Amino acid sequence: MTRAAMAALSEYRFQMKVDLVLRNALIARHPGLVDIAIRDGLIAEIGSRISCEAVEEEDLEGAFAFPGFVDSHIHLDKACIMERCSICAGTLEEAVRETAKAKAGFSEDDVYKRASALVEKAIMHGTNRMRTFVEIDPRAGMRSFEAIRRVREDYAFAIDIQICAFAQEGLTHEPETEAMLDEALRSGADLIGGCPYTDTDATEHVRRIFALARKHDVDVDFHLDFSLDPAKTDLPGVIEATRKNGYAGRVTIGHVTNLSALDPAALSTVGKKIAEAGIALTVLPATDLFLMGRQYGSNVPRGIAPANALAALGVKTAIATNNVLNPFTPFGDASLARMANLYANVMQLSRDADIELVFDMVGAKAAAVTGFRHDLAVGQPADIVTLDAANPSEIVRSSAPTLAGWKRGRKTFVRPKARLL
Ligand SMILES: Nc1ccnc(=O)[nH]1
Repeated sequence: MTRAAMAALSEYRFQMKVDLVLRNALIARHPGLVDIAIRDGLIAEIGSRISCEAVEEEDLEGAFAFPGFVDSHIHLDKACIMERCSICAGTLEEAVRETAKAKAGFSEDDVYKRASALVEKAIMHGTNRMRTFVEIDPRAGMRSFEAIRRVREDYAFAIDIQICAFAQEGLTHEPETEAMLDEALRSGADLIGGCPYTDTDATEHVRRIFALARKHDVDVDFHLDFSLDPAKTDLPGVIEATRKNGYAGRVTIGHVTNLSALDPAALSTVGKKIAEAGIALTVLPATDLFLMGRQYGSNVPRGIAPANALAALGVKTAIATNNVLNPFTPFGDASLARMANLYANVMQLSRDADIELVFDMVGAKAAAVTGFRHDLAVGQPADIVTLDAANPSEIVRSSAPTLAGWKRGRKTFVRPKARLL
């Protein structure tokens, strides 16, 4: 054997064996193109021109790769019911009322079909982790919950789903709901969700939600303060309950649209209190824009809590989908690139640093809010989504389309790039 042949053979022998190598990706905080090697569902190596023996190899041709979008707040159970509801006023009260009527007619199969169709859309838009709320009360029974549990199982190959057992229509005036939530938490719900403003006794609602959370040792996610009136607030009670129950880091609040009505000094005071309490915030731009400010004939306020300003005050923040095609939001497709774009545009952002923060609020920061892992690093699960863009700011600015996704090293979808013919 020649010396050259021996050298080639020894190099071959020492080559790392992997299942898949993705070549020529752009990733955050890394100049130039990199390869990502994957073995047994985990990232084995990240580097330029990795030399390895791969069962499969794919050229990403300079696409941006990251661990995927995280939808920290979505309602799969009541999505896509436009034809069953009428929207006249476009207010929160109407949305709750119309959805309650429709919900009484939901069957498990109906919820499963609508939710799984939306989950498939979310997956193809690059979302591989989500927290879904599921309404559990005398109207929905346990049917929506049973359906969403099946969805979680059937799509586990592509997406990790947390189920939040949610008391949308209050608790204290409908005593059956409490026992039903308890049952859901015993049979697979991951956390509990409250909505103090729909309860006749908001303080007692918050107390009971925390009692159930502690009983099952689960996190809490409240729908909170859905108005433009800062004086109308359940936030101080939630902050106090978080402290008393030792729940710092385990509570999220969603919407809190009245934060959009505070002047910068007041926002700074409230924001610091939220941060100090260890409470995270999810902002839901599509719903908040649709439902807020109906009382205004002109100069209609946007009604979106300023997530960037709150993040600067130390609040853990996320931006999420909320509702899709129902009386809360008669729009939507579960695309978080599009939602990030909507938020950034409405909030009048322009600088790269601000836009990159928005990208993190549908990715790394949304993962931090919901407690999911989210790390493109050696030894971590190979959860990877690629998009047709060079960097996070371009993704948000252009609402860039996804190209492909892998979950634990398994390819879960492709969305081939459009081509002009
Ligand atoms: N109370 C709620 C506000 C917004 N969206 C919902 O689904 N629920």
